[in-house]
Amino acid sequence: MLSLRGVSVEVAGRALVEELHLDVGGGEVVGLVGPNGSGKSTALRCVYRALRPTSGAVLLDGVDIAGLKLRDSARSIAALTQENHADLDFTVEEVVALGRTPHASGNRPLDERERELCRRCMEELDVLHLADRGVLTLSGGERQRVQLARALVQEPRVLVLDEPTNHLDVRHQVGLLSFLRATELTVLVALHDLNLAAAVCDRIAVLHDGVLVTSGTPAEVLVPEVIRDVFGVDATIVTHPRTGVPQLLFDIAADRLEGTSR
Ligand SMILES: Nc1ncnc2c1ncn2[C@@H]1O[C@H](COP(=O)(O)OP(=O)(O)OP(=O)(O)O)[C@@H](O)[C@H]1O
Repeated sequence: MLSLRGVSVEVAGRALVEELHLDVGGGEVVGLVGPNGSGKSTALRCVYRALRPTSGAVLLDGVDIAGLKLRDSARSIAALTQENHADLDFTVEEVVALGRTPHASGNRPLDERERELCRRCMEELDVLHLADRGVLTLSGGERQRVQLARALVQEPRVLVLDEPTNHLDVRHQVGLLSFLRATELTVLVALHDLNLAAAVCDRIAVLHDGVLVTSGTPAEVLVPEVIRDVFGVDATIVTHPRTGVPQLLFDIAADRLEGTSR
């Protein structure tokens, strides 16, 4: 179980995240949604320890991760972030193998099981055919998938994903979401696309100006009032005819569309 307990982040006197309480049960997929600048990435950064909360704590199975060595928490918590800069021209295979770093001692080469694990993760993320390519030559979506393969190679219990679909084409979006639905990992994922969030998340937490506005199942949270109050847009909620999850249709300039039909 991953728990954020009253996590606050303050920078230069401004609260970016305020008193955030959020639990992600073992094997659960919890989505963090909210407008630009609402504090999603800041909250996630506290979980993967790129940032120390100003107050509050992040607990993993009841243990405050601030008390763990970075290497030890990295064995349990892997992240796909917005700040995975591949500055060096490693090959895809080398980048994925870096996911084993928290488990490695010294410069020991990967053993047979680890090499097979890397191969499986590359296959799962559809990047095996790119194994020998330099990461700097990849497209945004390919690079995103390589970074996720690297995170999986870490064999974490918790996966933190910041906008994992933002470079992906629709096939790879669906592939990623299917993976998240099937995985037994504990997942905390920030998503902009509310329909993807509804399709993949057991629960959704809505942030606005750094404050948790509401949380619950997609059907509880994705209601017109919340969408209007938080995102400032009107939406019609329909139920997916096969899966039963709520899906949002946005009323884009409905008055103008009505005008054209006359
Ligand atoms: N180091 C920093 N110093 C000052 N302000 C910061 C810093 N990091 C983030 N912010 C501000 O904190 C707010 C929240 O940022 P954050 O990246 O967490 O939002 P977000 O919800 O992930 O946004 P987006 O949807 O645009 O990715 C933003 O207004 C941002 O400009």
